[in-house]
Amino acid sequence: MSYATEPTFQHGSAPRVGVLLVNLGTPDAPQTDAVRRYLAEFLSDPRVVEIPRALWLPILHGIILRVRPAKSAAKYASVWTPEGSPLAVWTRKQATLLQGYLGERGEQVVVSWAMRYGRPDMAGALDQLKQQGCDRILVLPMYPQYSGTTTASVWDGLSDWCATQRNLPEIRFVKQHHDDAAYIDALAARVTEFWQREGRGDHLLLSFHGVPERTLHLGDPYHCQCLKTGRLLRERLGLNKDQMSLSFQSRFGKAKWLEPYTEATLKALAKRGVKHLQVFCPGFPADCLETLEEIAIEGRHDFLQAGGQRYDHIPCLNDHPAWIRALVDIVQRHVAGWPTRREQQPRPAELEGQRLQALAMGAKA
Ligand SMILES: C=CC1=C(C)c2cc3[nH]c(cc4nc(cc5[nH]c(cc1n2)c(C)c5CCC(=O)O)C(CCC(=O)O)=C4C)c(C)c3C=C
Ligand SMILES: [Fe+2]
Ligand SMILES: [Fe+2]
Repeated sequence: MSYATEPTFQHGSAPRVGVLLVNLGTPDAPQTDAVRRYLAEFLSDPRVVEIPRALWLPILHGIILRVRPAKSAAKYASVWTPEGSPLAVWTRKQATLLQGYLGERGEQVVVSWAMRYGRPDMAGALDQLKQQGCDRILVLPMYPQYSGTTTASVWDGLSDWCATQRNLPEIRFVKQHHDDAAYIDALAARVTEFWQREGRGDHLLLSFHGVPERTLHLGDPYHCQCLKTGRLLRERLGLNKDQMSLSFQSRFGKAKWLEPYTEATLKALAKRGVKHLQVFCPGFPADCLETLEEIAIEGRHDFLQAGGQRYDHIPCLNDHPAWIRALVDIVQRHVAGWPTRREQQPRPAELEGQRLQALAMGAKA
């Protein structure tokens, strides 16, 4: 094992603080080969599919990676933008805005972004932060609700990179922010602004990404955190329990996942007489395949087919100012005590030496 060669140690250089936003990952292009490469990396992660490798890898390579990439590529093609995959476009924009908002608050940090699977990869982004002089790094997974399948995998990516480093930075990691007041405020702002513009539907459905149900019984707090986010948002919007429901989408494989499933819920709501349904995805801070295709396209089809009359997909938080402010709050809380304020920047050692000497001589430094 050899460790990375470090930049020559600079005496007196002011250390900086880096913030790394990490999202799930997305293919480089809406094409079968690119989607196959992405899915191969994603679905080989034992955090994501907890089946013994000897059983799972033949299924993954022999069946799933032969069939799924072409189908998924067609779905990606339906939501792809001129700048790329929506998930990457929004995550990059969030990082740029966060850098700007933090700067306005006098916080001197370097904000970057990466993907757990695919590109830009975590190791490259962490290397770049180090090259920019960051010896303190805050890693912020873009998952408000903690899950072993997602958040813990970001930790694994971080720890893989650490294992290659000689001179480790100081590291902090945001585990979750499902009940953060500013996050709930941002969700409520997104929904109320939508209502002001488009009118209010008969019912609001909150759809979260699902996970296998057994993870709940094995102690994963994800389900409870989704329910808590849902309750806090409902209370913040002043809705009663009959006016809002919560469901889980994107089931993968044959095992039982968290219920109720979104698809079944959409159909049941239409059958129950809901005419105008609005669907919102609080667990996805950025619009992506799962919200723009599965919810906005497939979900609409399912609801209207089952007898519903009007269906709205409320966009995710994306670049909403209240969300970027929430990110600022989360970052400020987690970098507390690190030198991020302009006036707090440690002086280079030589300058500090001269200042102390001048003080000792009775002069004003
Ligand atoms: C919001 C949190 C997410 C959890 C929890 C999660 C768990 C999870 N996902 C899969 C399988 C797939 N997910 C896919 C896409 C996808 N998943 C999330 C987020 C969570 N996943 C996002 C943001 C996206 C969109 C990516 C994009 O490029 O826009 C896909 C790929 C698409 C497809 O082929 O359908 C798969 C597969 C599992 C198995 C899992 C938990 C065990
Ligand atoms: Fe997923
Ligand atoms: Fe999906």
